[in-house]
Amino acid sequence: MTIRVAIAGARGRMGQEAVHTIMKNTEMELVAVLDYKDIGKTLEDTNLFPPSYGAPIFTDLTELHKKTSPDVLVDLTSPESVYKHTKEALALNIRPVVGTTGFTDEELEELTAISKESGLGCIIAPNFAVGAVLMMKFAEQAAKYLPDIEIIEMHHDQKLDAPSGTALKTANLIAAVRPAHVQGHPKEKETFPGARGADYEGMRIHSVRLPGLVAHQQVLLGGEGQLLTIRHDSFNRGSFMSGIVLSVKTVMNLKELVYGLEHIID
Ligand SMILES: NC(=O)C1=CN([C@@H]2O[C@H](COP(=O)(O)OP(=O)(O)OC[C@H]3O[C@@H](n4cnc5c(N)ncnc54)[C@H](OP(=O)(O)O)[C@@H]3O)[C@@H](O)[C@H]2O)C=CC1
Ligand SMILES: O=C(O)C1=N[C@H](C(=O)O)C[C@H](O)C1
Repeated sequence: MTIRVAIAGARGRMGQEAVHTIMKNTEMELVAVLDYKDIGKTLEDTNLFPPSYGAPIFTDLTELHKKTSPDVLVDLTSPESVYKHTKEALALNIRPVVGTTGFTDEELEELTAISKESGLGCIIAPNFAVGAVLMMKFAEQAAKYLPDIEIIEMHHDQKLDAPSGTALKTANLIAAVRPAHVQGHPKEKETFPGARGADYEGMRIHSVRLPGLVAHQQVLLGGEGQLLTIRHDSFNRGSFMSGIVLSVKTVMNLKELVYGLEHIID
């Protein structure tokens, strides 16, 4: 069976790469694109894609669903719109595969409940790159032995959210195995606000934004006389595409929300 895929955010850095990936995949069909502004009737009108890319563009998900009946909605948009898209998709019986970051814990909890109630699969993956998933899992394992941790995430300077979804997911995995505790000197004081980064149960998260970067993270674990550094680099957005393909295929057989690619890779 061919999986009918719609993409939200097709004009973006990730969206464009995802459009090419789905178009090339013989087990999938790109049936529609969701945008929030009028950019033409089909992808071809955007001048971003070859003339053979004829997927129609909609600005309303209900209309998109009525006309093109997608099985899956891949969301690669912005922290501002992703929660609404995901909720609407679930209500329309479309399985969301979400790469967009910036969900609050409450939003994740609500979407988990909706997905479970409706028995409709949903995948929210803060990072689709397999190497990044391994970096997070290795950090989680190491945290049991070296519980003093700082996360440094580094991204291109057009990124809207900080800390990154990957850094938050890493901290979340580590926090499940590491008792919360204050790190550094108990009397430490910031003479410049923000100098010590964000505080996640005592772990510090630092966000670097610079032109030239794509997506990079290192987890520093310090112990007496030693430092373990676990690092991952995405040098291009091709690194995320196999995770998107795997998620689109897997979500078809899920009955609830899965948060993180680590739950679906073998
Ligand atoms: N999970 C993962 O592995 C990865 C996740 N990401 C995440 O994916 C998201 C997108 O990243 P990136 O491609 O770099 O960002 P871009 O800004 O390049 O792309 C986002 C696109 O979505 C469009 N858009 C914004 N709002 C809507 C909406 N309501 N409906 C439809 N389209 C919309 C934007 O249009 P306009 O610019 O006109 O506003 C833009 O074209 C981010 O949250 C990022 O963190 C990124 C890389 C990997
Ligand atoms: O905005 C990005 O580029 C990325 N966003 C995701 C995140 O916030 O972790 C995944 C990856 O780091 C690239």
